[in-house]
Amino acid sequence: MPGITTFLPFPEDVPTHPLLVVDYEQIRAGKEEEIDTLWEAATKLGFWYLKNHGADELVEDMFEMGAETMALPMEEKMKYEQGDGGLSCGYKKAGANATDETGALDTVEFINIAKDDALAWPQIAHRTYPSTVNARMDSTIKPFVRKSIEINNTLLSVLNDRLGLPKGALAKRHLLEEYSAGEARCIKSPPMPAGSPESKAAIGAHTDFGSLSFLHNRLGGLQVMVPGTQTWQYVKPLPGHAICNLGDAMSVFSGGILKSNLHRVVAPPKEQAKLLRWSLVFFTRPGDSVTLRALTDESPLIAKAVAETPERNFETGATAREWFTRRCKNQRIKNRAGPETWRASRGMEHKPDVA
Ligand SMILES: O=C(O)CCC(=O)C(=O)O
Ligand SMILES: [Fe+2]
Repeated sequence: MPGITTFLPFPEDVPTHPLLVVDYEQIRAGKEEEIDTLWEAATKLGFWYLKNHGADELVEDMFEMGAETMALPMEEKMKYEQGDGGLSCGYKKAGANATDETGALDTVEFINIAKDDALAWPQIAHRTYPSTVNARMDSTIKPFVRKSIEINNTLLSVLNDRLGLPKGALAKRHLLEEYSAGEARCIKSPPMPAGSPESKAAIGAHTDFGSLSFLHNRLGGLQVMVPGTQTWQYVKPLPGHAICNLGDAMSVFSGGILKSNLHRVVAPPKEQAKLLRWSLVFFTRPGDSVTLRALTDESPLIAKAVAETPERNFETGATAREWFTRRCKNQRIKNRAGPETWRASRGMEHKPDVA
């Protein structure tokens, strides 16, 4: 498949931000040392590589589904556009979102498939999808969604225990049966035109809106803002390694102990910028009715963290669905009134207004 099989290695002379490597098999086996590594990654950067996750074949199938979908005529894709009301499932055309306060446009198109639609198939939970998605619901999407949920839930349950939460405290906020904004996303980024500034964002700086993201990259382009600085650095894709990152919900639940780090997508470095870039994510997000607040009454560790950072507000007053809808809606360019719309789309970033 063009773009996915075409490959140029990540250039050696471009600086990258190192991520810790977590071995999923070791986590599943309850190895304390591995759990220490996960904890360090989750509390310092909020990003880590995950190896031995066993999802590689499903990921390849999902990339094929994405390519088949993006190859449909634009008119067909637009029948399934996500719209401006704050729903994210469906198709998003390039340029539908702002990437910063000035209203610069994003350059990526993607297809989002709600976990609830994948699991309910052939019933419809939220919406319908293009024929290329329907054709792969049973063979590709459902198995990928199930596997991603299993992996993310395993990681969340380990974090649950390290946070000193009672067993199941995070699990009950991520019930399989409760509708949520959880979704699978396949993203296509066109090559950036020669001469574009290096910092031109394909996807603007953001923190993820939910709990835990399971991301698959082939080319560079993803950058993290190094905590405590205002420097962007590339994350280098490693074969066989997923990239995991925590979202706002986990930062809030944990009273800031866990990090939801700012990241963005720009052109892949050097020669890679000439290639089509594909990426794939599964987003675990809390159940729609879950209130986003620090779980201080369930963990002394979280209570202490909140007491020690009075300048931060972990009482969002929002449910997970409200938080998500606000963020989605205010990044849609059609809803833009001015810089305040961008600001209204912000989450738990360490530098909320960063462009
Ligand atoms: O494409 C990537 O590498 C990252 C995508 C991303 O951050 C997102 O969709 O939230
Ligand atoms: Fe993201």
